[in-house]
Amino acid sequence: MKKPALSAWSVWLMPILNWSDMAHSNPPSPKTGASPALEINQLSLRFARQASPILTLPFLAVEPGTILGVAGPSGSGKSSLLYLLTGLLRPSKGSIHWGATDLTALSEGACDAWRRKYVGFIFQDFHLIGELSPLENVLLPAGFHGWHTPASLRKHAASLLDLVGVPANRRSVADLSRGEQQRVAIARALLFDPPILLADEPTASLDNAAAENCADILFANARENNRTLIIVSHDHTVIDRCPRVLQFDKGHLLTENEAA
Ligand SMILES: Nc1ncnc2c1ncn2[C@@H]1O[C@H](COP(=O)(O)OP(=O)(O)OP(=O)(O)O)[C@@H](O)[C@H]1O
Repeated sequence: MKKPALSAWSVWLMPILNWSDMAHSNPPSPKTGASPALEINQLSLRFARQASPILTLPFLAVEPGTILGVAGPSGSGKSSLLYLLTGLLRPSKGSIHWGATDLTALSEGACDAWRRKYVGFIFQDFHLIGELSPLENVLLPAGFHGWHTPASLRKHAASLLDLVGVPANRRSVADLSRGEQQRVAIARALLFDPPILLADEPTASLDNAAAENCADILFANARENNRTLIIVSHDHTVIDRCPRVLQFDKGHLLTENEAA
């Protein structure tokens, strides 16, 4: 596998894809822990030079293994909520507990380590590396060990690409359609079977059939393995399948619906 030069993308991707352990000699182990419960209290996010918070959430409790939909108009704070839940953004006020861990109390390094253990993230903009192949992109969470990944992990990555319907052997993801790129991002988030999977508009670039297939994969993975899935979506075919849905507007929780 060719090794790309460190460039602008790597600075951003390294903490997100958990490359902070790249100095270690062994590949990171699969994220085999149980899904922790989530509890949020008095959460508020306000960016510098803004008069009021862009997101407030007084309280939220989510049991392990929950499939939670997050809906709302553009700009209502959905992506910001996902970033807060992973420690990629720090709140201005409030606490975010995953199990016994208060994410807001962790140092950057401890937060990276926590994320490495628990989280898979499907980004709205995918954050793939254009010059690498689909397989190489799926293997990115293995960090620079990706250049020397065990055959079993490469096989697993190829099977995930097969599951989402993208050929593993295409030369670079830059040559893929947006829908294919989105599916590579989905496969990458599943590589280490994360106890917590956060998905930001995971079907936005997919046609109906591909969207249904990918939603099936995400929902089945959560149900069969008792994984927590928090899924932001404008797609009603996705949101309508979520047993519990938070509806945001202008940074506030407007309604919460739970299937009987
Ligand atoms: N770094 C930032 N600095 C200042 N404002 C920001 C920043 N990031 C997001 N915002 C603002 O916060 C608000 C919520 O943004 P966010 O991306 O969370 O919304 P969203 O509901 O996910 O929108 P979309 O559905 O369009 O993705 C928006 O008004 C956005 O402009």
